[in-house]
Amino acid sequence: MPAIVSIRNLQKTYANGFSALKGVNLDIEEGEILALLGPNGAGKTTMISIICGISMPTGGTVMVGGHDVVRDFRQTRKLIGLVPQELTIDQFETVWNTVSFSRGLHGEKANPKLIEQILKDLSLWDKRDNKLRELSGGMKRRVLIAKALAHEPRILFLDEPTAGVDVELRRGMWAAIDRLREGGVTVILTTHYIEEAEEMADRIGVISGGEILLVEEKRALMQKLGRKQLRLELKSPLSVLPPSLDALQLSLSEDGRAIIHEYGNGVGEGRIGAVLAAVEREGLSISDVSTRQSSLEDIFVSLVGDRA
Ligand SMILES: Nc1ncnc2c1ncn2[C@@H]1O[C@H](COP(=O)(O)OP(=O)(O)OP(=O)(O)O)[C@@H](O)[C@H]1O
Repeated sequence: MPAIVSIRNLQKTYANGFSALKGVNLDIEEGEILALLGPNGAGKTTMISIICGISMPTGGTVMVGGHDVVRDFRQTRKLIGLVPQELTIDQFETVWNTVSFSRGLHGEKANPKLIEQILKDLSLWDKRDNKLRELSGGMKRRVLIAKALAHEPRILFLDEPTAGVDVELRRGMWAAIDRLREGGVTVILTTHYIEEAEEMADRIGVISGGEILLVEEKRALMQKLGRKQLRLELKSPLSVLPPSLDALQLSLSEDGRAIIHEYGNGVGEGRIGAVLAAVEREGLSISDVSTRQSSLEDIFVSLVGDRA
């Protein structure tokens, strides 16, 4: 499938000489949800601003729907909806007007049926006649999404869509974003909530220090980098591992109350039976057994941490 957004050797050096993007290459496929993860200052907002034509690159190219974002700004902007991090809305306007005007600003003819559908999808229909200042923070965020969708973009950028939003509402927003994807919209979201990326994204991109460290299918990433851990809780703590267990490359937890077997990624796999047998032979009593798979968070911390 051809990429709907194609980024080549993208660079951004700010006027003060700071290099925020150092040659980014990235293809975003039509219809996918891509989550961009990165620590503060990684360059996520800078990249999105350039794709959306708000900021100029100092090197490289970005093509959106086959058009260059600098040369063909009008065509590319029409294809894009942007939900910014900051709340930039007129507090005294009603929900209905805010969203309808946004469609007009993009030069599209009025379409009340469409606006109705968008407000219903985002659970804002009941609030259509309310002024924005009468809404909660989470509702205002959904108004920003509705605004960004009013001109029927094919690509939606969400910069930290759920920052500061409570857990229940966050789940509601995820459901709304999922419905958009079902409708064929390509979604790119930046987030600090790893759980959000884990829950929603088809692919994950990790960006740090102005560079893309990796872009992978979420499942492949978790399989490739994920490690598993078998933990055997001991009835009586040990101060050191018996030599026979040491030979199996097991480790002892810091408090001496658990024996740990790490496996996965082709290392230490298929040894669980041998581990249990060895523990039995040593006459150690086990009070509990648990397994754990490393999360996206572990993977992210190890990737970004390695660079720090
Ligand atoms: N106008 C500017 N002039 C100089 N440096 C800037 C400017 N805007 C951003 N930067 C710097 O560029 C880097 C990337 O910023 P950016 O806002 O793209 O990061 P981010 O990944 O979106 O971070 P966050 O997660 O905190 O929103 C930061 O070090 C920031 O200080």
